[in-house]
Amino acid sequence: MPSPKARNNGGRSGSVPGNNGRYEFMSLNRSPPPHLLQRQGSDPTSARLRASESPTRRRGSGSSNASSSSATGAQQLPEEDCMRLNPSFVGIALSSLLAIDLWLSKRLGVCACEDSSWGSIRPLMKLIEISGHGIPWLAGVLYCLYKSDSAAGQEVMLNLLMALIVDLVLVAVVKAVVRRRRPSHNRMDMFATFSVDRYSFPSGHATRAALCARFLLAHLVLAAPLRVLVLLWAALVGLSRVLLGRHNVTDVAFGFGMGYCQYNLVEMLWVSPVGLQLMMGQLG
Ligand SMILES: CC(C)=CCC/C(C)=C/COP(=O)(O)O
Repeated sequence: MPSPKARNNGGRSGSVPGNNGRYEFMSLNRSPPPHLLQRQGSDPTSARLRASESPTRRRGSGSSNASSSSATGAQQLPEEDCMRLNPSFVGIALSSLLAIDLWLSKRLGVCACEDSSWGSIRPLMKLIEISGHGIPWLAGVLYCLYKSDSAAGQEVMLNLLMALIVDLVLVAVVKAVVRRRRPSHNRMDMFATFSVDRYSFPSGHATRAALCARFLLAHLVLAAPLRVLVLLWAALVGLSRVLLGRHNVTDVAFGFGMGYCQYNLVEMLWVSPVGLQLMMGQLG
């Protein structure tokens, strides 16, 4: 018996049961003979035939199919009956990334509860979580703004307050749009959360950590060790989100990127001392 490739002029080949039950070699690029066509069922052969009839292949070989179907009188399966066995490369890549994300996040959720493998460090991670929470930052900035007796200090604190508010609003909008559930292993015992905080993407702590770290490094004169400490704190906040099981790795990664970019927005919307006096005058 000639090899499948020789019989089919180099086209893709496969073996299908003929009407006498014997397997026949045929090209999957041509429409199968009528007795082989059947409605969608569990038969893998018919599924594979439909694979060769996939829309992209049909579009590419439409003329040959049309001529072959008219020649053999074979019925063209309607598109909705064809299984899409050729998802796009991007779809496959995104699905793979999501699977890796969920698997890695599950593996890294080592202190999601007290009896997890690293449950003993959960209190420390909760402390880091609080250090990145919106409420302590808002309260701290308002206190510094109130206690500041220099125009420069007030200018910096007012713009940091505006940055925190912009961050909260943008994160809330993205969370509300994406509505990604938090990891299944998360135990939601975070304090002072609001409606959208039940969603996972992006991590509000990560956006705030990146935004505040960039802001402090740009507007405070800090010695080198303190600058390293600020970066270490931001990294630990992001890491704690995954270790506590609050977020997937992609939630935190995107949060860091979003917070970093949010600082550019704060620089564009920077309130100068003149603008500050005008604002204070209007408030006064
Ligand atoms: C209520 C205020 C002022 C801030 C909410 C802070 C918070 C709970 C954010 C959620 O962070 P993750 O998205 O990282 O869990």
